[in-house]
Amino acid sequence: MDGLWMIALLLLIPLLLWTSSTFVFYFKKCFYVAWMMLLALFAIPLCILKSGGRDVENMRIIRGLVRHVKYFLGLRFDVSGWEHLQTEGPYVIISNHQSSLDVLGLMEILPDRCTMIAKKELIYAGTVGLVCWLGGIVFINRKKTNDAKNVMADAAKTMLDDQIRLWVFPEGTRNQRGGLLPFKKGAFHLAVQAQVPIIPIVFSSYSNFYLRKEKQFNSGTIRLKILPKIDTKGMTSDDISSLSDKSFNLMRSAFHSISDSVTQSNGPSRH
Ligand SMILES: CCCCCCCCCCCCCC(=O)SCCNC(=O)CCNC(=O)[C@H](O)C(C)(C)COP(=O)(O)OP(=O)(O)OC[C@H]1O[C@@H](n2cnc3c(N)ncnc32)[C@H](O)[C@@H]1OP(=O)(O)O
Ligand SMILES: CCCCCCCC/C=C\CCCCCCCC(=O)OC[C@@H](O)COP(=O)(O)O
Repeated sequence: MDGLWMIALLLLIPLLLWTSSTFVFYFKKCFYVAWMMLLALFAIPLCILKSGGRDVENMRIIRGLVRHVKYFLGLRFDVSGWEHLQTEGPYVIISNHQSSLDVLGLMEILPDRCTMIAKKELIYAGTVGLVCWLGGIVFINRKKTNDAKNVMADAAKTMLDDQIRLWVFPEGTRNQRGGLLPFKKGAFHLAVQAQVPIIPIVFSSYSNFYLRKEKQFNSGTIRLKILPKIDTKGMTSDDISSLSDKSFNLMRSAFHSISDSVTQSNGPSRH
């Protein structure tokens, strides 16, 4: 009889753990980091074999390797506005930034020859940091505004010389408090300096499946809305504020409209 109780208990513990949403939260988070680290370990030799070092073309390999990760985490992406990405030549993509999970949506729609602007601390993230470097990510020091501006001015030249597209998170940091944080100006200076269009992309709110404070990480659908490009031809540094305000307003209203529809289709949102 004792043995039977023991077996029942041994079966019950994993079941209890599995059904505990806190356990699922930590499990999915740890899995995500560990799996991305492992994928990056695979990506490193592939990138080096393909291009011999740091090259935006490596993003094709990274994109291909990351695309299945959503299935493990129970996430779906519902993308609209694909036609707006059919723009020739270089452009700047701007999007809102809620979590490191954004990388999954980014890789879902990443155009060819597109890399990112990221904080310099990311380069120290082990194998992931090395892969970011190999993928041509431009690292900026957010604490030294002048250095960051110089790096971004160089990036504007490289974009044109090497026909590269850049993805910038204009909020400058992650934000899960709903809505969008006020935009920093770097992305807009970049687009105006290079005289290339801006393509805004909005991720719907994660708050209906991912709640950091409440330790919940359920399955869910993320809507990605690609908005029409905004031309910057003929603009100068005097136009930066209005360009930033216009982009912010367009993205904020898109965020609210796609987040409301996600909330309705996935059940009530818990804020
Ligand atoms: C297998 C494994 C796969 C792994 C894959 C991994 C994928 C990884 C994905 C990675 C995802 C990683 C995601 C991440 O890491 S997100 C974090 C990093 N990204 C950013 O921070 C980008 C956005 N930041 C900015 O744009 C900021 O503006 C910077 C940092 C540049 C300055 O910050 P600051 O706090 O100072 O902000 P401010 O905007 O109020 O500017 C102040 C003044 O400077 C003027 N100014 C600004 N910029 C320029 C310029 N360029 N030329 C000339 N002037 C410029 C501006 O007009 C203003 O002047 P005024 O107008 O008031 O007179
Ligand atoms: C040996 C070092 C171990 C370091 C562990 C870090 C592991 C990260 C590993 C896997 C996650 C995969 C995706 C990584 C991309 C993360 C991009 C990101 O979201 O960076 C945060 C930055 O946008 C804003 O940062 P802050 O909100 O200002 O802070």
